[in-house]
Amino acid sequence: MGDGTTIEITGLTKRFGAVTAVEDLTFTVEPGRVTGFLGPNGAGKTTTLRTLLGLERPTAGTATFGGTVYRDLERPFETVGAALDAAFHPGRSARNHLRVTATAAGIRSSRVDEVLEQVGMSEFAGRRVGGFSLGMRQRLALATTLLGDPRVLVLDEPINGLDPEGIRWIRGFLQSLARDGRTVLVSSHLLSEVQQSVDEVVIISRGRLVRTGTLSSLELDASPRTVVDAPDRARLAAALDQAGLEYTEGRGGFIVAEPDPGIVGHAAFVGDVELSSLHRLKSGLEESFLALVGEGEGEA
Ligand SMILES: Nc1ncnc2c1ncn2[C@@H]1O[C@H](COP(=O)(O)OP(=O)(O)OP(=O)(O)O)[C@@H](O)[C@H]1O
Repeated sequence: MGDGTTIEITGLTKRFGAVTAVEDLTFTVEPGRVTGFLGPNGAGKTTTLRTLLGLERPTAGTATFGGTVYRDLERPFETVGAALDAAFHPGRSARNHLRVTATAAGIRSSRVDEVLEQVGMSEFAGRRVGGFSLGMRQRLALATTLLGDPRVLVLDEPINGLDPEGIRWIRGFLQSLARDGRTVLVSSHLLSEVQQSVDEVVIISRGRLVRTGTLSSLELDASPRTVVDAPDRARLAAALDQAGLEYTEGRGGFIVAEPDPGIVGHAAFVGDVELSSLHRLKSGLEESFLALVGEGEGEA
């Protein structure tokens, strides 16, 4: 592939009336790897992706492909393939759906059979979409995004509802797209769902950035730790600093690199800080994720 295209989100804020869906979000998504865009329901993932794709206007900040906003891209279909909420006409065959989309986008029709082959759907090409399983629809949505042979793929919850075989397949497929030098951004509300598929993570919660980094850096975090919170977080931070404890701030409190809550509680006692919670964080990637986004926030 040619040179890669980076997704650049800079100071992005989006408000809908009184609701702030996304607030001062800054991150980049690099080519050559699969990046998971993670956060609980209502965290602002879809709003971010819709803004990136020019479907919403930012209140502040920018969302671009290598510095160019979607509507200014010279060849949008060759630059980015996106599957947000893919809707298919139930009476159309898979091949017909792709033909109609290709024609509307000015893409040569020979791509239709190529992408059907790519997603392993050739034998179902003539079948009506109305009879497709969720997994087949997901594959067709993916095929649609690939029509323009884009350098960037933006996929909203592509793994949701897939069976284990489908998950195995998409995992390998996303990795092969990234190995070709593409930029692959995959949203999900579950870390466990994408954990085998992604190299990097961008985690948001309530519209704000919580964490970016490699999946392995998150795995390092997954050792036993203590979560502590206080009505006065500034005082608590000072007490933790005083005790020489390392921590990161999550929605549910401070995640302290100390497996013994007794030691953390003692540090708070010495600093004369009233605590609102103190518990040991079980080891594990999903626990680590939930602590970062604020456990119990899962349902919007
Ligand atoms: N058009 C809109 N008008 C008003 N509020 C909106 C609109 N779109 C999104 N929101 C609000 O913005 C917040 C973020 O929603 P968004 O759909 O971006 O989150 P999400 O992370 O994609 O969640 P989900 O996984 O449930 O889709 C929510 O509080 C939502 O209700």
